[in-house]
Amino acid sequence: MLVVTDPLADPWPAPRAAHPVDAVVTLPGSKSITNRALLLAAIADGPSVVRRALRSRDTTLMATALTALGSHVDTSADDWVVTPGAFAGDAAVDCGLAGTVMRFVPPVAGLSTGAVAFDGDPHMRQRPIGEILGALRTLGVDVAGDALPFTVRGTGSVPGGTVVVDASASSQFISALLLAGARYDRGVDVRHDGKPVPSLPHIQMTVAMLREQGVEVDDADANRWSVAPGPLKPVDRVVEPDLSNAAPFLALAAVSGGSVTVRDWPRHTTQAGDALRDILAAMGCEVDLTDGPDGGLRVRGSGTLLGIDVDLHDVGELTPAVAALCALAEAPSHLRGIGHIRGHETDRLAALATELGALGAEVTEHPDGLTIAPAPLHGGVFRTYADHRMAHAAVILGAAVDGVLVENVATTGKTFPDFAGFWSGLIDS
Ligand SMILES: O=C(O)C1=C[C@@H](OP(=O)(O)O)[C@@H](O)[C@H](O)C1
Ligand SMILES: C=C(OP(=O)(O)O)C(=O)O
Repeated sequence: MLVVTDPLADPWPAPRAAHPVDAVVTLPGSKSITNRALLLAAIADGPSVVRRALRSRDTTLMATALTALGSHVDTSADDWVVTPGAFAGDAAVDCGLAGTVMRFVPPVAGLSTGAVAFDGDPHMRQRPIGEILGALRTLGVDVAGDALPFTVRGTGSVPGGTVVVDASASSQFISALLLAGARYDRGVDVRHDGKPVPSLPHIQMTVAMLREQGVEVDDADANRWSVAPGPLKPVDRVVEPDLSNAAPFLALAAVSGGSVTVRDWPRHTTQAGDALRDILAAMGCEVDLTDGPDGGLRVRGSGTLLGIDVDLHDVGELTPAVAALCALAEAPSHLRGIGHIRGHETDRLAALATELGALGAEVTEHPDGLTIAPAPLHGGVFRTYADHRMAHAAVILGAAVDGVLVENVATTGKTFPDFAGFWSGLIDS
């Protein structure tokens, strides 16, 4: 069946997969890797190149922020070239709804000689940031404000040293301080004190990327990371495909009973999205890493989806897509350990409970998770709350259920250019 959808329509009629989808896809680069690479490039010892950079709202905001600070970032080709420049003069940084911009840029803004004013989208003012601003003060940076909008007034150098933060709300608090640490006079020694830190693979990504640039990082003890002051080699790296953004595409194989391969799936990675392999296998899909020109991660749906009981604390950003699959499963599911995702682009637990529920799903919201039981689903408008991953949940449901309308599907532009066009092309092919 040919499905005609207008990617600019709002609400957008999500295309229904009337037949098993059989496709091999090449996905855009990782947001987390692109924004770390750009940030490191801006404070590196010489010009850098970030190959196959993700071109999306979050990464453009990062490039613009670093340019405002004083770097030169050439984004005209697929490979982005970053030439470090002196961080001097007053600047304004728009964080949009990008956690990586709001958390990673202030610690390097402390190295500027100007006043750097931060603000963002209306919801960004609600997302947690106070711990980082407090930590920066401890490390010797003058910061006005405790949440967006705030201003960092640098003096050209940061003393650095030891700091204790409660990073239970976001792993980005730790990553942010580590990424800048080699440029602080005494480096940085960060200790976490609080409930367990979520999204640990993202901190491992930070540590691995720092080490690749020759930075000395000690992460031998739990809840403690220290970065020595010293040189930072220019970056030259190819950005891996975004494995978290692979979730809706792999889910499409699962819900349509087809086969989807995501090309260039890395054999070794620190990306949280790699956990999709285990999650989809637990839900009854066949999951293989394949070789050859069309090789990658191949997921084949069996026609039925099993319920799961899974702790997503390390990989919270996968929750919306996984929850959508659970709503289509034949037995109840329990998604645990994800209280922190209430501080993501929206309160994702509340948003999922409301929007899945509006389509007929039986969802119970817990302080730190969701229980989703089988129930007949129907069409309707699925609100996205400016959250790209809520839109991913919506299109997964729309592939399996008639009449799902996605409000503001364009919000997917946060991490994926022309997501709706790409998605329809896949289902129509
Ligand atoms: O460092 C990063 O690139 C990210 C860390 C995680 O944040 P939290 O630790 O706030 O969950 C993740 O959810 C986010 O999408 C990206
Ligand atoms: C939590 C997310 O994003 P951010 O980098 O804005 O925190 C996400 O992409 O799921």
